[in-house]
Amino acid sequence: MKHLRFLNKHFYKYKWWIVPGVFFVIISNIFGVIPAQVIGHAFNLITENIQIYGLFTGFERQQIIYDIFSYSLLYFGSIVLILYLIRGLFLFFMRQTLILMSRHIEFDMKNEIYAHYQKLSLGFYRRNNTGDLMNRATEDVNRVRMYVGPAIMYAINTLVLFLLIITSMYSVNAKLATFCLLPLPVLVIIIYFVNTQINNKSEQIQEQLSSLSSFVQERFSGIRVIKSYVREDYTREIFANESSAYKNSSMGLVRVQALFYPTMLLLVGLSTILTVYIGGEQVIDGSITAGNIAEFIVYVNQLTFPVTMLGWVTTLIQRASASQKRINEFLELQSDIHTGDDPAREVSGNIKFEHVNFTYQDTGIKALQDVSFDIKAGQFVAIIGRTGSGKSTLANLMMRMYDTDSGQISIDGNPLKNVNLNSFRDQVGFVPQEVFLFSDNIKNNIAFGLDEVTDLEIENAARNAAVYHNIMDFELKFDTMLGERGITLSGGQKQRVSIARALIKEPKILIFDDCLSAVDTKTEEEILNNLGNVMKGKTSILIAHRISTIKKADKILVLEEGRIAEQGTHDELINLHGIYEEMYQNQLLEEENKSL
Ligand SMILES: Nc1ncnc2c1ncn2[C@@H]1O[C@H](COP(=O)(O)OP(=O)(O)OP(=O)(O)O)[C@@H](O)[C@H]1O
Repeated sequence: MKHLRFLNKHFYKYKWWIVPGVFFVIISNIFGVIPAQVIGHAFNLITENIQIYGLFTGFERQQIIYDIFSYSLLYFGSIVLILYLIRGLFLFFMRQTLILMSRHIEFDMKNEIYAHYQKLSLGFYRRNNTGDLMNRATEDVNRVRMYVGPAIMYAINTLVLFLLIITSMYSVNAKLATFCLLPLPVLVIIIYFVNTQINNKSEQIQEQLSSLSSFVQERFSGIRVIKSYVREDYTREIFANESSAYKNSSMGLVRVQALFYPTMLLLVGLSTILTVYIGGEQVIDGSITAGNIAEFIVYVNQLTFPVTMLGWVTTLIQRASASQKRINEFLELQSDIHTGDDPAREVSGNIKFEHVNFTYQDTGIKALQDVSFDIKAGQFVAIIGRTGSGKSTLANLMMRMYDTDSGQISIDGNPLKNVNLNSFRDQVGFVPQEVFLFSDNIKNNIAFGLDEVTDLEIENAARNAAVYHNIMDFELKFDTMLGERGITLSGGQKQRVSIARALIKEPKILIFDDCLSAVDTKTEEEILNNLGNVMKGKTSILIAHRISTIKKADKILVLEEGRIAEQGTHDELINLHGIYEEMYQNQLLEEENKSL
C-alpha cells in the first residue's frame, strides 16, 4: 500500500474533482435508500387496506375504496420512480467526476513516465527490455487507474451505502437487522477468496497471452527464415502447444467464475429467507409491520452489489499497489549522465581523448583501454579496426551516451562532462551503425533533427547523401512512407537516408559509425566527395572497415582490442608495417581475387 502514496500528489492536484465526487456518492446513496422506506409504506398500505376492501364486498362503496387505494399505490410508485431517477442523475455526476479524474491522472502518469524514460541513459535501455518498459507505461498505469477511479469510487460508495442502510435497518428493528446482515461477512470472505483465485488465474492467462503474442510476433517477423527452411508445420505445432496452455488456463478461470455467482445468489437468498422468517415472527409479535419486511428485502438486495464490489476493490488495490511499485522503480532511477554546467556554446570541433578507459558494466567487457588521441577542428579522421575492437564504443563515448570510467574526453578544451549536453549533441551529426528509420515518410525521417526545415534543404541533404535519385524514383517521392506502413528500403538506401538526416543539421562534428558498409564503392566515393564540400572546415570522424574509404583521411586511428595500436596518415601507417599495413594488404588481395 505504501507505494500508492506516490499518487497523493495527483489526488491533491485533482482535489476539486474528488470533493464533489464524494458529495455525489453520498447524495446518490441517500436517494437509493429512501425508496426502500417508501416501498415499506406502500406495502403497509396494501396489507391494511386489503382487509377494509374485503369488508365492503357487495357494497357500492367498495369501488370508492378501490379508487383511493389504487391512486395511493400509483402515488407511491411515482415517488419511487422519481427517487430512482434522481439517484441515477447523481450516479452520472459521480462517474463524471471520479472516473474522469482517474482518466486525467492516467494521462498525467503516462506523460510523466514517458518523459522520465527519455531522460534515462543508454545503460538503462541496455539493462531493461522494451517489453518491460512498455508494460510499465501502459498495463501498469492502467491498473493504477483502476485504483484511482473505480476502486476508490466503489469503496466510498460501499462505505456510504453500508452506513445508511445499517442505520436505517437498526432504527427499524435491531434483531431483524442483525439476522439480515449475518450472511454478509461470509459472503465478503468467500468473494475475497474467489476473487483472489480469479486474479491469480487471470494473471497466469495474461502471461500466457503475452508469451503467445511474442511468439507470433517473432515468428511472423522471421517468416522468411521459416519458409526457406520449410519449418511451417513445426512452427504450427509449437503455436498449437502454446495456445493449448492458454485455452486450459482460460477454462480453469471459467470454472471458478461459474462457481462465483451461484454462491453469491445462495447467500443473498439465505439473507432474504432469514429476513422473511425472523421478520414474520416480529410482525406476529407486533414489533414491526409487514411493510418493514419488504423494506428489509430491498435493503438486502441493495447491499449485494456493494459487497461483491468489496472483494473486487480489494484485489484492485493489491494489483495497483504492485503496479505502482514497478512504476516507482523506474521513476526513482536517475540518469547516470547529467548535463554539464557550462553555458551552451558553439562547438569548434577539437576533440581530445586522454587515457580513456571504459568497461561495459553489465558484461564487464573492457571495451577501451588507455585511449589517447587528438582531433583538430576541421580534420577528417578515420577509425579502423577489427570487429569488436571498440570503434562504436569510442563513437558512443564522444556522444556522451556513456561516461568514461577514467581518463578524460574534452571538446574544444572543456571536459565533456562540463559541456551543455543538449547544445553539444545538437551540433553533432551522428549516424549510428544500426540505422533506425521511423514509420513515417522519407521527408520527416530526414528532417527529424530539426524543428523547421524547407523542402530545398531536405533535397540538398538527400543529394549529398547520394540518395536523391533513389527517392525521386519512388511514386510518392519524399512523401513515400517507410516501415511497416510503407515500403522497405534496401540496406544501402536506409544508410543513406540516415546520413541525409545527419547532414541536414549542418553539424560542426560529423560521426559516421560504419554507415557506408552497405553502400557500393562508387556511391561511397560520391558521398565522400560531397562530404568534402559540406564538411569543409568542420570535423568529420568516419568509422570504416574498407581502407579505400579512409585513405585520404588527415588521421587514421587503428584500434586493436580496445587500445589504439597505431595512428597517423595512410602513408605513415603503411610505413609502420604493422596491423594497418597487414589489413591493407589483405584487402588488396581480396579485391584482386574478386576481379579474377
Ligand atoms: N552495449 C554493450 N554492452 C556490453 N558490451 C558491449 C556493448 N556494446 C559493445 N560491447 C562489447 O564491447 C566490445 C567493443 O564493441 P564495439 O561495438 O565498440 O566494437 P566495434 O569495433 O564497433 O565492432 P564492429 O566493427 O563489429 O561494429 C565488444 O567486445 C562488444 O561485445
